[in-house]
Amino acid sequence: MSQTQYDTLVSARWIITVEQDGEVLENHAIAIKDGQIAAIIPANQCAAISANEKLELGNHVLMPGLINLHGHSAMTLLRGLADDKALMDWLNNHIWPAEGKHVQDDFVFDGSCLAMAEMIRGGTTTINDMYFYHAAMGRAGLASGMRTFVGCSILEFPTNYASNADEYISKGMAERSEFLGEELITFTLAPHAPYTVSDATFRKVVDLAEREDMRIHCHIHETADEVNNSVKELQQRPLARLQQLGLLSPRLIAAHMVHLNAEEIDIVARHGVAVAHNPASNMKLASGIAPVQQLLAAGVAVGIGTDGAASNNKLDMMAETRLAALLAKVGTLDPTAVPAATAIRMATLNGARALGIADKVGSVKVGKQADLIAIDLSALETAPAFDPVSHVVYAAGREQVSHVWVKGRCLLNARQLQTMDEVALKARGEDWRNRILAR
Ligand SMILES: CSC[C@H]1O[C@@H](n2cnc3c(O)ncnc32)[C@H](O)[C@@H]1O
Ligand SMILES: [Zn+2]
Repeated sequence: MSQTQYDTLVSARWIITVEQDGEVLENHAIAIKDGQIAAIIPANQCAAISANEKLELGNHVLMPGLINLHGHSAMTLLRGLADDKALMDWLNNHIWPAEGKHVQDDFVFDGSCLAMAEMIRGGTTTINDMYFYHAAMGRAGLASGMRTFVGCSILEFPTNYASNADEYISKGMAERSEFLGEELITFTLAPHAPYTVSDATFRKVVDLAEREDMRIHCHIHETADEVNNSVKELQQRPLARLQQLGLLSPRLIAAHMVHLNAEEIDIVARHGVAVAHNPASNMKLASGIAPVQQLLAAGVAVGIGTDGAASNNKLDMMAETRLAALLAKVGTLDPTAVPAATAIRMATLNGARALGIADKVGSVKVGKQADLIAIDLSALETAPAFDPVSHVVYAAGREQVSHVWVKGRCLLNARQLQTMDEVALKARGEDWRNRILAR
């Protein structure tokens, strides 16, 4: 019988599978063929295996790629423009005026490329985004090789991109049609928030999502003001309104969900809504602490996101995963809340569940696509290594991510970007800085 010829065989001291919480395989290799995890093999059997490329990584962890469940990639170009503000001051008085001056197709392409390079260097393989000029975002996704969920933004008010909700929808859907054959690019519908989208538009979004089988991505219950204003103006909390409008379903990825009572947590769980937790953005905008432990206990798929670089100001999923574990402990005064293995599951498999791709990615399992990362734990900062699960969450940093693969394609090799030109990206960022300062 002829022996299988694998494309890549990568061995490491540890594999965190995420198949079961905390499961670690020691001294194993992952064999990749045609973009898939074809086999998981004990390292002592690797000599007999045929592969086009054999990579022996030593003191590294191999694990599923990180899934950034909520972002606005192009906002890298607005990083640091307005810090230390509350959400509505930040949006109304700083970010929306800046977006009105600068956001066009080329802004979105350049900002998204910069974001994707940063995310790849930090071990992120999938981004669930929402912004404007979606074809530019899709092109950035293709250029980077990342698995990209492009959210078609929908608001009632005009921006450079569109003048009313119907136009946002029709332009977004037209841009989506350019990418229908691209396996790594998926469009979602992204009504911005309950305070910027009307009932009629939410109803259209629900119908369209069902007809086209699309995910819905929306900021919900981000601040106490959002909830209180809705009660004042509509005599209803936003989540109750969205429930009435038919928005609550497994299609929905609700970003933030900071201010929830016990009844709302139950409703979210019963409707199968997924939640994107954004610890750094919630802390920086002083939005609050999301009830992550309670949501997880209710069975909700809680993933982790960075939000945009203008409110974070990093796109660092390893830092975000650490913050998710730490903030849960502060929020509940319970040191056992969100242990390291749970935080890793949130950043990987839960994100995949939220996006409806857990059959394809999110854990190291034969038959899944090879969206994988390697983290080098041989640094002084991670010595000694008793438990790789603990180190990945609490001790290692994104600078220790050495390799990244999406569907078996290497996007980062020994910290070198393979699909993007780091020098050119920095130069484009600097061009934008000069343009923004000049306007
Ligand atoms: C329509 S999606 C893009 C839109 O959202 C704005 N935005 C970025 N971060 C947040 C946030 O945390 N809450 C609400 N809105 C946010 C962004 O600036 C774009 O205008
Ligand atoms: Zn956001």
